[in-house]
Amino acid sequence: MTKAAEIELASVTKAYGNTVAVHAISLKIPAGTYCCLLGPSGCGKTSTLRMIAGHESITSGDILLGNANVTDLPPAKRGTAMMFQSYALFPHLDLVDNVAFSLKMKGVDKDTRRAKALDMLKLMQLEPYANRHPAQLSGGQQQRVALARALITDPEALLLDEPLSALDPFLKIRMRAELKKLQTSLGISFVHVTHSQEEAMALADLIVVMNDGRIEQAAHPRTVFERPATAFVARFMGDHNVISGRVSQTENGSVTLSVPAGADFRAEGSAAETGEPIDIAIRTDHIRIGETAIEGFGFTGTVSNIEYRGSSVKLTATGAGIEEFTAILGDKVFFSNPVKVGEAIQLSWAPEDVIVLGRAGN
Ligand SMILES: Nc1ncnc2c1ncn2[C@@H]1O[C@H](COP(=O)(O)OP(=O)(O)OP(=O)(O)O)[C@@H](O)[C@H]1O
Repeated sequence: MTKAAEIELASVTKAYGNTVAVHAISLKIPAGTYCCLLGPSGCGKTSTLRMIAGHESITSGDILLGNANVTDLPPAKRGTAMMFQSYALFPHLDLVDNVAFSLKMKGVDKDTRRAKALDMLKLMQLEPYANRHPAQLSGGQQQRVALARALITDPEALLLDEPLSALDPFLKIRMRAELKKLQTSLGISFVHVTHSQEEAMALADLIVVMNDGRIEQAAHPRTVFERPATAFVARFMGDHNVISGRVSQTENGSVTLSVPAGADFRAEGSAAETGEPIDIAIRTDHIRIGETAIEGFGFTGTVSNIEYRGSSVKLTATGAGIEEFTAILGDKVFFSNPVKVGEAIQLSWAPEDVIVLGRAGN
């Protein structure tokens, strides 16, 4: 029976010389969670994962697994296992010996470790290939060997660094489903580094969006998508229009946001004060066209681009001081009254669809 444990990062910092890759991040990953560390290249995801694994020293702060402080323990003593992006399989060993390798290092006798390796290969549906070498397998099969090899130590958490990046798009989606199934059946936490928001949304119970060595938001995928905390998160997750301006007026919990050399928009539920910078987001699929807007909840724009996407149409417009504003319209809605590039149109949204974004670090 595999055990599961909570992972806690307490004010963890990583500096490489003068480069601070991770700035005092704190995070709790409950036992049995599928957690995705998500963000653009260089944001500190891999450094964070490698510190949890023990492959990278921690400059300051603590990492706890269950009740144990593992900050200074070597990788093999932490109760975690890591699956590398390149799989790091041994080309000269067959699958059984590849999978049994870490048990050999621990001094487990040959019969026991081979029996356990065969069990793991069975779990990964690789038993028929047990005597093959890695080069005789497909990409998806190699990935399953790497998983079997990581899981043979019965870890409390599995750490995966871009595990799907070497696979073609078709296999990527299939293996994604297999990873989720495996995590659910094992009941341990998976911490999975990815730069794909689609992958994170499909897999995670907890998405940790990182930017420039800091956590911008850590929440369930639906919360991250429906209530992005910051302009960075809204832009990175995509499918949101972000409007930046300054508060020109406040009134009973509602603010007016003025876009430089542009229009005034309104938002409810902001504590921002007059003169402060403010960002709001509106989902691209919540935009209506051709309807008169409630004052402050729309603008007149010029259509700058139209893309047909099958079930929907992506319309881009500019105007009111906004460089690019996107509306995703159902194909039926668009084609019942199609518009053309260069036409002036009304874009509008409902007051409840305005999300007030916070500033990073707040
Ligand atoms: N060994 C190292 N020495 C010096 N700087 C490093 C080292 N490893 C990473 N960095 C720097 O630390 C920052 C974070 O890197 P990290 O690999 O953690 O980011 P990442 O989000 O995983 O990026 P990617 O998606 O490109 O792998 C980057 O600015 C990177 O250049």
